[in-house]
Amino acid sequence: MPVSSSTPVSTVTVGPIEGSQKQYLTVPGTDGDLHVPFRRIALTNGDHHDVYDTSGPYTQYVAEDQLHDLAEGLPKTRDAWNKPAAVDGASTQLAWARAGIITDEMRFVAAREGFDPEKVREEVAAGRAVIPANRKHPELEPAIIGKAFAVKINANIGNSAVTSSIAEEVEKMVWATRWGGDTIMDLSTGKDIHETREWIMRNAPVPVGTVPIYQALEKVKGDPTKLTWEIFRDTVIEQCEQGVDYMTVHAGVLLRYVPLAANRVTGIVSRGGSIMAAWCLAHHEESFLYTHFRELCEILREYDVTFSLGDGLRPGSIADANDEAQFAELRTLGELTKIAKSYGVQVMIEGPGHVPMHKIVENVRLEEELCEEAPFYTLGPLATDIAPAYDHITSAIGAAIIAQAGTAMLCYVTPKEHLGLPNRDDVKTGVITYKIAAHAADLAKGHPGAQSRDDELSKARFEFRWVDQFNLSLDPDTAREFHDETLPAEPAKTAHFCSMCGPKFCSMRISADVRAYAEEHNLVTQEDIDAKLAADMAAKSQEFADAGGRVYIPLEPSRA
Ligand SMILES: C[C@H]1O[C@@H](n2cnc3c(N)ncnc32)[C@H](O)[C@@H]1O
Ligand SMILES: Cc1ncc(COP(=O)(O)O)c(N)n1
Ligand code: MET
Ligand code: SF4
Ligand SMILES: [Zn+2]
Repeated sequence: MPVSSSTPVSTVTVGPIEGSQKQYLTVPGTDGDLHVPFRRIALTNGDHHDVYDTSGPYTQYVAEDQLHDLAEGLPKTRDAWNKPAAVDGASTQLAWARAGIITDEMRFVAAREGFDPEKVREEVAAGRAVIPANRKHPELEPAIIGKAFAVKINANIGNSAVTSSIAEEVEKMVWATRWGGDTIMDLSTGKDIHETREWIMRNAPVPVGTVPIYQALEKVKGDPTKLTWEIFRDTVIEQCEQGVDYMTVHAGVLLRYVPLAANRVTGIVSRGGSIMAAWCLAHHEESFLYTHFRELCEILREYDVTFSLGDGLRPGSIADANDEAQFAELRTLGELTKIAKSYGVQVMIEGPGHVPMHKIVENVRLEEELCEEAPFYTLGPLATDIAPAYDHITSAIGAAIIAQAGTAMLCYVTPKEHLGLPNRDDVKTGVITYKIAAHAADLAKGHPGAQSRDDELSKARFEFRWVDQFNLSLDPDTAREFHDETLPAEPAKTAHFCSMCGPKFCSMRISADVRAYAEEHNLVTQEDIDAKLAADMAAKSQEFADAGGRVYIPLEPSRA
């Protein structure tokens, strides 16, 4: 184990999510069985509801002493899976898919999402979906990223020169995946970058992404002009060897695009983009990421690391959205996509940033047109700039819109965006916020099975099964806590109201009473009501006839 003998990581959060149990579906693989995780939410009416589960074995451990040795890492399950022979020199999911081979990774994600493995193979072969799975990340439970599948979310973690430790970052990874992070990126730029990543990798059940230029910059003591292709290349190989599943490479920031950002309100906000712009200008040379791109393809192909072609010129403000700098870079990413795929390397494309709502969909249409529908992976986008401290919300608005339009993975933004390094609480807020955006998009796209959870929760809500409402939610702990803030007593868990309206004004209770009355009086259907109306009319006319059939009834003389 290449991590240090001292153990900087004491513990991480374990145990099932409230009201649910981790389970595994057994499906046949090429050689042996595959165990596909899911989470079973038990309902108080005896039913249950199963949901996708990203949390790895951590939620399976019911007690803290069941936690594996973090220094050893998670079981290396995927080492036992079948690995097909290389096709045209490439041992990648893309190469195998194109050759008609359904890998164990494809079977696994198909079972995980309720799709046919052949459909998975087709999407991967077309480059419309990727399965980031470095052969050196055997702890991985593979996931598929593509617009035909459930929208995925990424949580960024990692230290900075200002704050955080290895222990905190490992816990952030576990915490992010507990709440539904489909992938994590280790964006560390502070101390012990290699060792931090090693601890994260060995304990990560989800695909891990990085931006290798950050560590390369650290190696040259933070001076971008001192970067070289060789330093970058060696850093990429070092990270491939550690098992990183996808890498952001800002190879579309070309020398001639740098001036395009000169008059922007916020210049270049991408770290990788600004680093490469600084290098290109200082050397007055084309970016080494661009000129050496084919060598990079050969390295990534060797490990089946997926490219995440970076948006180094993404807009960092509403004013800069959809400008020439941004779209010039996107055209270059389209060109690089074709090259990477010709090497059999899987590709996704990173997207903005800060974009007002009316300019969002154009981003997806252009990306699809220019990049052969490679999965789009966007940072938000933030739909307005005016709410620092609430940028998980400004960005989730954009994220929901861009996901509905076809974005495959949403990179979360936390409440700390533009203000500081997110802590564990911010990570959870970011993840839950992005699960909302992703799920809202799945619903709008008619993703099979997406709506059943809404329906189950709504039924529980209408039937005042409070515990089921909590447990079916994205964050059962907070839902319960909020309810119990005003009505903590046990009987309130079946009460037909909450403290919002109180017992007399609870509309759902009144509505249920209306329904019960209707049933009791046979007034459920329109026909029942028409029949009742007709009967009432008949009774009235009978009454009229009985009274002598007179239209004018003389008033009593005394009251005249
Ligand atoms: C590209 C995005 O990456 C995020 N970002 C950059 N570094 C970190 C980190 N160490 N932890 C969490 N998020 C980070 C910022 O939110 C930025 O917007
Ligand atoms: C969707 C997305 N885009 C970009 C980055 C990298 O950050 P940067 O470009 O600032 O180096 C990221 N982590 N996620
Ligand atoms: N907030 C910036 C953006 O919108 C990123 C800051 S950290 C590089 O992309
Ligand atoms: S988030 Fe902070 S450190 Fe990063 S670009 Fe913005 S101001 Fe600079
Ligand atoms: Zn920003």
